Amino acid sequence: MGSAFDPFVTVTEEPAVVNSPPPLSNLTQEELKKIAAYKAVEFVESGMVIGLGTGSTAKHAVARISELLREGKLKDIVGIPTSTTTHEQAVSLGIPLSDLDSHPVVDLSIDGADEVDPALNLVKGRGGSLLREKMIEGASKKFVVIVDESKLVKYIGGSGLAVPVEVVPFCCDFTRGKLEELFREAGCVAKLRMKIGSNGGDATPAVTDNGNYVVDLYLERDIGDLEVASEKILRFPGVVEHGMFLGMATTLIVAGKFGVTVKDRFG
Ligand SMILES: O=C(CO)[C@H](O)[C@H](O)COP(=O)(O)O
Repeated sequence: MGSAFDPFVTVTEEPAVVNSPPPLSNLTQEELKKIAAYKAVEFVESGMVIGLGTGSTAKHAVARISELLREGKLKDIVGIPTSTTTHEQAVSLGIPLSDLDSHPVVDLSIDGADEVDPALNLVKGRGGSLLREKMIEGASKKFVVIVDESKLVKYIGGSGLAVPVEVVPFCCDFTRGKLEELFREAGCVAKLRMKIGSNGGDATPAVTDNGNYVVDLYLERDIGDLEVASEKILRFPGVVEHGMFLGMATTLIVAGKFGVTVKDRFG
């Protein structure tokens, strides 16, 4: 970790008087992600079915689980990967894997997020894995979200990054236009997510693990009631799922310059 400080110091608020640098202020964003991920893996117990998240934060949790399995500190873990990327990582690390068909109840999922609001609502899917993530994390008894402090927002869409929506490829521009229209009052600009062509080739639509496309909703203002917004998005037949994860996270772990904060939705 490259730091003399205990990364697992848990704080709930900033100290009133700060005469010395905050304990984790010298760490990079990558190191903070790793700290949050390692803290989440403390919730993993032998015999559990674990939802394995996707992204640069979740990959540290997957690596940590495999480390503890190799050391014999965890036993009989079954992982359910939320993307082909995580599937490949877990296979390469020797984590036993399954799926929701065989294990419909997941004990615990650990995953990152693009945004977290004060009520623990999330935006996910900048990595394009939102559908499988929502299926697996929605089937989990406990869903631990791991982020560095840059992901905390006052309202969903507040980071200036997009709220992703997975759509079927058929007439995707029609669906894109409908989604933009839906949130016009919030200054929405909806863009089909493109992937840069290899070897200087033309950009093509980014394709999800499920063979779908992604429309990114860029919002200028708060869209208000998120449950209402969710229902409206899902009403379009061309929409498969959106990246707002409402009321799903049970625990939030944030690593920031002042330490690690663990917030329980029900605690
Ligand atoms: O939802 C996701 C992928 O679909 C990721 O969890 C989210 O994008 C956060 O990723 P990172 O930890 O790399 O910032």
